[in-house]
Amino acid sequence: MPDSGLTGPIEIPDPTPSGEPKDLRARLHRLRTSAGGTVRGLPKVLRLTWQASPVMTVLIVLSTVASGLTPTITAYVAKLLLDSVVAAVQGRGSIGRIVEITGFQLALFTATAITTAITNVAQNLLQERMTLSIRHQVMSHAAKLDLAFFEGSESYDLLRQASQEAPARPVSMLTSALSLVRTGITFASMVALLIAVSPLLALIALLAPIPAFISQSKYGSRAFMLALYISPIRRRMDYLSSLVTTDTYAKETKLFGLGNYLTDRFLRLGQTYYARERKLTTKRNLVGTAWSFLSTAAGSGIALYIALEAVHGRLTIGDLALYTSAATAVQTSVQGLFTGFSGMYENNLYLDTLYQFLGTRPAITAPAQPRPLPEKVRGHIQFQDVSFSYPGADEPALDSVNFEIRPGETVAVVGRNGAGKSTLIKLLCRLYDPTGGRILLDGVDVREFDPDELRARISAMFQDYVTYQGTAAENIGLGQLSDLDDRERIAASAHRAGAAERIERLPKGYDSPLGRWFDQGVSLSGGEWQKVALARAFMRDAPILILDEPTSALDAQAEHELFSRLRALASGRTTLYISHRFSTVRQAEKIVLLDHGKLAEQGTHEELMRLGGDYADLFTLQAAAYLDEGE
Ligand SMILES: Nc1ncnc2c1ncn2[C@@H]1O[C@H](COP(=O)(O)OP(=O)(O)OP(=O)(O)O)[C@@H](O)[C@H]1O
Repeated sequence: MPDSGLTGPIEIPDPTPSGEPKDLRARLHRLRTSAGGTVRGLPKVLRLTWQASPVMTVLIVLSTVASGLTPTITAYVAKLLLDSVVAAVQGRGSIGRIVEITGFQLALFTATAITTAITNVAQNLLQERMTLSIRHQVMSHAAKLDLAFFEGSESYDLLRQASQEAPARPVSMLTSALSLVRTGITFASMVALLIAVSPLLALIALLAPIPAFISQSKYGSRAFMLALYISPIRRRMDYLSSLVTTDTYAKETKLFGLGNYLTDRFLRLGQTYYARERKLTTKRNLVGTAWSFLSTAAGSGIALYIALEAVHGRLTIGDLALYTSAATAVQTSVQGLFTGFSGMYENNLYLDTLYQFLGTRPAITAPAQPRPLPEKVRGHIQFQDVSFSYPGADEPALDSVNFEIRPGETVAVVGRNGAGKSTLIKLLCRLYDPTGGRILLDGVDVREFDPDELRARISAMFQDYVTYQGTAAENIGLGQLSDLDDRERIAASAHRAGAAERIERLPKGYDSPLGRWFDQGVSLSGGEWQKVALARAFMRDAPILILDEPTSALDAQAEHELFSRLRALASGRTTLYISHRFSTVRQAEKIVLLDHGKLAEQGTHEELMRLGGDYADLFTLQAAAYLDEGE
């Protein structure tokens, strides 16, 4: 069954892990584990928020602790006020005392309002800083990761979760944790008051929240699991949407009449996703409310008991007011406690994916003591028994490949589609490491060098080169960041690649924006873009030049001109290029033919023609096609 999302069934696997024991012990165990994990997650969150803004973090913590005490103090002051009013009515108290207490009450209300305002400001600002800080961390970590990470779909999901879901989570987690602390303070102080009335009532108040708490944590983890399962669905939805809304796809979408089909699929995927989400959200809230009814009932019981005690004269009117607000506060704080905790639990699960992403170590790193590259690299390259299999692939992409490129030599790599040519280049640039054998540069295994330093000695143009949404000068200058402003060098590179003439004809020359994402840019043809990408590769004065099908989009004349210039460009550099055009391949000093990952033939054009093998066959096939047309 195809799994691309373009065809086939639309379904989301059930997020409940099957076979999970459901008895109370197992549930308590899960609760303990998740509580433990959540609590352990807190220091990490504090570190993240601290990194984002120490001032805001301190402000939030302080204002939270302060606001935790205010309900209890407010309730107590209200009791004092009532008692002093009753005393004054009965002629036992003074007006001065009442004024004193109301004055204190005013101060308390003002302080509460200020604390709330500070909390809100700090929370909003911290959220902004946090989003920026996490996106920055995700970006800079992604910049360090290997190509292999980006080429796997699971890691793609991880990256998506980390960059889109995670930024809001730490502040949310901190807020949940702090509201937990705040409600904890309110709860404890109120429970202390209740214990003074009746320890039994205090116990009821303590036990009541547990069922609601368990149900919340269960649904919290389900929501997270659902989000995990939904991530690939959302990715497919994004892809379908981009097929219809992006300029590069629009042509085919229209020509093949795919618009309605893709839109319909998008909608069906979205509906499946929505139905699941709705089921979970409704169930979570209904069940949650049912359980929290226990807590509500306990609160009302307490209220009734205290009212009856006041009727019997065992409590003052002030006590009644105090205990009524205590009962309400306990009830709300009970709710607050479990929503706070389940919120933390859920956020922590999301944050785990962020930590998992940030904890992914690149496999290709510099050795502890990297060997410095010599000032002048000769460019002597040896592939010794090099084998390579892509992760999860059944067949090796390269199988015991042995060949040598002498310093300054120009080598062409040929072979049928999928023979392993591009893979060879990826290994040479150390975008992947061989699974067997080794690659030597000037006699040293390339793994002994710092990969960044090694790559700085290589100019390369890949088959799927990038078309940057920037000016012509930027598109070329990015090949050597340090010379981004060096117009002379940029123009010289453009000349070498044959791109200069077109760029000079653009309305603003080298300052013309290419591509149409931002400014009013110019659209280049496929071949013109390829020349710009080539110019970018030529920006670097590197001893090794690698070109993967550099002329695939060029017209015959442009190709001929490029190769005449390439001879001059390649002089003094080791050059390796891949091409399917035998007219250009034959000019190389050495030709290497790959077949199903194995090195099948190597030699000069003449040698390989004399050999009469695969190369000679392919060459003759292409030449014959040209000749046929000529006849
Ligand atoms: N990122 C990847 N993950 C898994 N397999 C890959 C990946 N890239 C390439 N392959 C597989 O490795 C083999 C060699 O691919 P490679 O791109 O090196 O071929 P090529 O000779 O450059 O082909 P072409 O002439 O079509 O550009 C192919 O069978 C391909 O399916």
